[in-house]
Amino acid sequence: MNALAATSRNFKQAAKLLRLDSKLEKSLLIPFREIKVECTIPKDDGTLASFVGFRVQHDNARGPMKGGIRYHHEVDPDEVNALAQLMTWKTAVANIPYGGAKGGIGCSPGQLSISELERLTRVFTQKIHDLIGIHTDVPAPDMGTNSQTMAWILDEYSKFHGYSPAVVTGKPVDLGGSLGRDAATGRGVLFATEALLAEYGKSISGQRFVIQGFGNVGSWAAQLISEAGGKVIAVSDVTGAIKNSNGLDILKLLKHSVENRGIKGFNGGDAIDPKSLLTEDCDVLVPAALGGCNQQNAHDIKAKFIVEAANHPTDPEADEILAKKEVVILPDILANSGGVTVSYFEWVQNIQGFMWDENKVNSELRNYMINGFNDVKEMCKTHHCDLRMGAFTLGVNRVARATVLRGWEA
Ligand SMILES: NC(=O)C1=CN([C@@H]2O[C@H](COP(=O)(O)OP(=O)(O)OC[C@H]3O[C@@H](n4cnc5c(N)ncnc54)[C@H](O)[C@@H]3O)[C@@H](O)[C@H]2O)C=CC1
Ligand SMILES: O=C(O)CCC(=O)C(=O)O
Repeated sequence: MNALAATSRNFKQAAKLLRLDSKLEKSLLIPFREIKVECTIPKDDGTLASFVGFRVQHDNARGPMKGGIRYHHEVDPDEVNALAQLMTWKTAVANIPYGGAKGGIGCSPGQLSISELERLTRVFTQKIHDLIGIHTDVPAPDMGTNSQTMAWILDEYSKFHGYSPAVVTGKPVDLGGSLGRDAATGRGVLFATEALLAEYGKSISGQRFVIQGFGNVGSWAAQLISEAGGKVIAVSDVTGAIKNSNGLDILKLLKHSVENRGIKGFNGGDAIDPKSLLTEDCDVLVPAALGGCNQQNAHDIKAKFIVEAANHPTDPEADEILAKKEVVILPDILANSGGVTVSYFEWVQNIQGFMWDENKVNSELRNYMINGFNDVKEMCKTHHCDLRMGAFTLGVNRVARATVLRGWEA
């Protein structure tokens, strides 16, 4: 099942539990606007290269649409649609005043030079600048993009609309970015995992973690989990996978990864087959890359908890198998909502023209993550469902209420 079919299936299950009016259900599912643009740039060698860019604006009932921009060779319209829809439910679960959107360009960022990436980002921005904005749609980083990408979008957008730092979040701090945004998704994963484990009388300390993906989200999650006393025993990225049953030295791994553009060759553990990473014996599995948990490997997953730092890492077929095995899954729209939550703080700071210190950012983030977790738990009690359906019913219900309050008519 592709990402859009899976996300829509979860939405429909939530709509059923909420006994949503069928016309409202249909209207909530259909995206507000789908944008597809051709981005042609001169490459460094003088030849031309063409890429397709997407921005799907899913829903704006609760506020400006919000979501990252992904640069990856597998970006396709269905995937961007699914991710945009997930953003709508995620911002509602986090209870921040936004709707949902997502963008992407089908490209391999590792094979483009910095100046090619800059040209591509500027052309993409030129094509969509009229359709994004501080109070309409606010992009941010996702896989394959970072604060530099946001700086180029800010600069290009500002040529058309005047200096507008709040048009993107996840910017460099020197351009109005928020302290703590870089670490925010990983830190949110830490707070959500603490809350989840506490329900089972456990804490981070002493638990064995396996983390798939060592980019922004995976590396910050690894660092913070390890600082909190968790033992990160295996990590993978696109270059390979590494294991040390006594716990990897995450700071050394991070240094190696920066210097070598990947974790391959790290001498503080044994290289393992990346395909076996998800089925390693551990307490908590943290997918923080692309998809991963599927029908083929779900039977062999040994973790007791899965914390979805990535978006949509678990296929619905795997969900069912894992539920039968009593594996507890903390769903993406709750687990990784720390990133967009601090993006919200950044937007607020830009609009107020007042910068928060990092302690304030992190302590507010903790409040939002704990509130989100507790609100999801309440929905689980009300609807006798698992955490994924608890999160979906919470998000969908908030968006449905806002839609009706604004005067929705069939
Ligand atoms: N950056 C953010 O603030 C947020 C990101 N996410 C999600 O978290 C996930 C990771 O995003 P970022 O860390 O920002 O991306 P990133 O581009 O910084 O890092 C991605 C990491 O995944 C690794 N990777 C790629 N393919 C892999 C594979 N097949 N097996 C193992 N590792 C692989 C890469 O080598 C890299 O280490 C994505 O699903 C993204 O949508 C969710 C919420 C916010
Ligand atoms: O920070 C943001 O606005 C969005 C981050 C994102 O793309 C996500 O949560 O999946």
